Amino acid sequence: MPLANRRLRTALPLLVAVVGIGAGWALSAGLSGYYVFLGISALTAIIAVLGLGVVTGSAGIIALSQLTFAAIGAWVVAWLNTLDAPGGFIVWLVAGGAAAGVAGIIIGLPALRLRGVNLAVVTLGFAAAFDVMLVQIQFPGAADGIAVQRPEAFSSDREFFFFSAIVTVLCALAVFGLQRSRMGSGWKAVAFSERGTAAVGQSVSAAKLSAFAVSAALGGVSGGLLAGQVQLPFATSFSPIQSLALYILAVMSGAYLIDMAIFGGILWVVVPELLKKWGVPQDWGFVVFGLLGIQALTSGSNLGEVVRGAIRRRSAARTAARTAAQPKVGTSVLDVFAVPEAAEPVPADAPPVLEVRGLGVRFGALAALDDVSLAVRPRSIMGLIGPNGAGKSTFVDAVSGFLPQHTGQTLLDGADISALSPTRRARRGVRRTFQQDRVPPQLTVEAYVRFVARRTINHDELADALAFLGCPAPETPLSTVDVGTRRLVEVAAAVLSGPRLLILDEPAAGLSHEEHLQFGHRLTRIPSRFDTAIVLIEHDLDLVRSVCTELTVLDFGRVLAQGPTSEVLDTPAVIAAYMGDAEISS
Ligand SMILES: Nc1ncnc2c1ncn2[C@@H]1O[C@H](COP(=O)(O)OP(=O)(O)OP(=O)(O)O)[C@@H](O)[C@H]1O
Repeated sequence: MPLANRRLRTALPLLVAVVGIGAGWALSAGLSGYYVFLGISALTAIIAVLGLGVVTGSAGIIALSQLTFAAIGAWVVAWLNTLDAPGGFIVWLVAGGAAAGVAGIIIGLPALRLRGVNLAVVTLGFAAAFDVMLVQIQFPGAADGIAVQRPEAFSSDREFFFFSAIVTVLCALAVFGLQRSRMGSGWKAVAFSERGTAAVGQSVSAAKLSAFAVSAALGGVSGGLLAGQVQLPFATSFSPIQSLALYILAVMSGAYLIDMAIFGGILWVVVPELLKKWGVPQDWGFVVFGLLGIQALTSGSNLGEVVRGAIRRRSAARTAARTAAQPKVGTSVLDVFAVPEAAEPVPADAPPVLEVRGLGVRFGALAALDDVSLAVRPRSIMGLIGPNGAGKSTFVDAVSGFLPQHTGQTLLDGADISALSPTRRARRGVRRTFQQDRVPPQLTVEAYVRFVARRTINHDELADALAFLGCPAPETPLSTVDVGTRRLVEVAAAVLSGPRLLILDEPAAGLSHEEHLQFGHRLTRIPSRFDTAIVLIEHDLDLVRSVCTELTVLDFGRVLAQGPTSEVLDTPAVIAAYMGDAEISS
């Protein structure tokens, strides 16, 4: 992407924010009194939905207590108001957001162990319990009719609308920035695969708790604003059933997309208003949201994705038509790749990068691995092959830390890493890819690679490495590429993390024959170029023969043969294990 385009992409959110604040000012001056009030309600709803977009939309966690966090924010604002605490409304609002954020972390703790329906029950239970308590204790100052003091410069409804618009824009900017940060990539990664997230060195707990904290803090800010709007907040505004409806609205609209969160917040106000206008009781609004939610949950998509998908398809069709009209240039990326090869050869007596001693894994009575030992030399490619069920994936899981109950030792550069978690091993330089797709489709290629790499990579280095491995351009959304290509991106990202050891579990699965060959050719150049050792699990023996310097063959969890590739592949026992006795006798 040209530099000017990248600058524009950076400046665009700020430009939109300025336009948003301008629109807020214009609406505050132009709307009539009742619509100003509705407008403030919509803005507070937008902030709450933005929060749900983080925890539910991005991190994929069911959280049904958003308005409880709003109630906490409103309670803190009302309480500080009764104390006439220094700093005034703006400081109280920040305090309300912070208190809700802390509550979010506490409620998020069960999320580290619970998933799905169980977590939904916990969050809904929390909302119900807090609601009962709120009805009992009421908001501070409510009994004495102490109204929440708005900021001096924004005391009228119109001015408070403008203030709310500024707060909403700031919240949206913060969410936009966080979604594109490492933290945001962690949310999306954890939503797609917790194992995949841990394998790239990201703490799953930190990702989940940060999503809860940010979401709840936004809920708190939303509630604090609502306290300023109504000035005498009541428990009925924060009931569990409303939290449930808001959740459904967020899921249905696709609230992790900022524009859809805004749309959702507006809908939250518009639907009941329309029902009122048509003489239908406003509670029917929950039924409308429920039906929209059922539609979204059963289709597995949301409004935002549907609209974006349609736009992407149209633009892809236009690009395809343009490309077809242009003459083809026949240069291979292998010819243009500019990063120099690593120069120094590895001495023959260099200590191994990975040493596995007597590795054993049992699943009940089954010995999936039994006394497996091997050593991988620096900048070498060791193949790990064996028939289905031989124990290859179990080996990868054990070495990368996903099977802590194994026996034996794993040493990386001579240091024992047997007791380390997958996250810690990944940070030490053991990176792996998976047989199953673990690449979160919500990210772009660039965001995924940066998230996995855990280091600063300049744009040219990124683009070069992607081109080298035959990956799509950095700005390509991962949701638009096929599984085979996603595997290549997974490999590229792991390579760019600069690992000491890279374990590739059938990385070429899903590629065409042509791509398979090209991938093998590229793979042979990775160890010296990126100074890494590779363990390759692969069923295609042609690929193994062409890229692996050494080979370990597993059969029924034991090492059947080990040594230089061509020698091992010619061993009768290996041929028997792979192709059956018929092959040997013929
Ligand atoms: N979680 C588990 N619980 C029980 N048995 C398991 C588990 N995971 C693997 N196994 C068993 O352990 C053995 C080794 O499985 P593993 O997946 O490591 O083999 P593999 O060589 O990777 O096979 P494939 O080439 O099909 O991927 C198999 O018999 C498998 O059924």
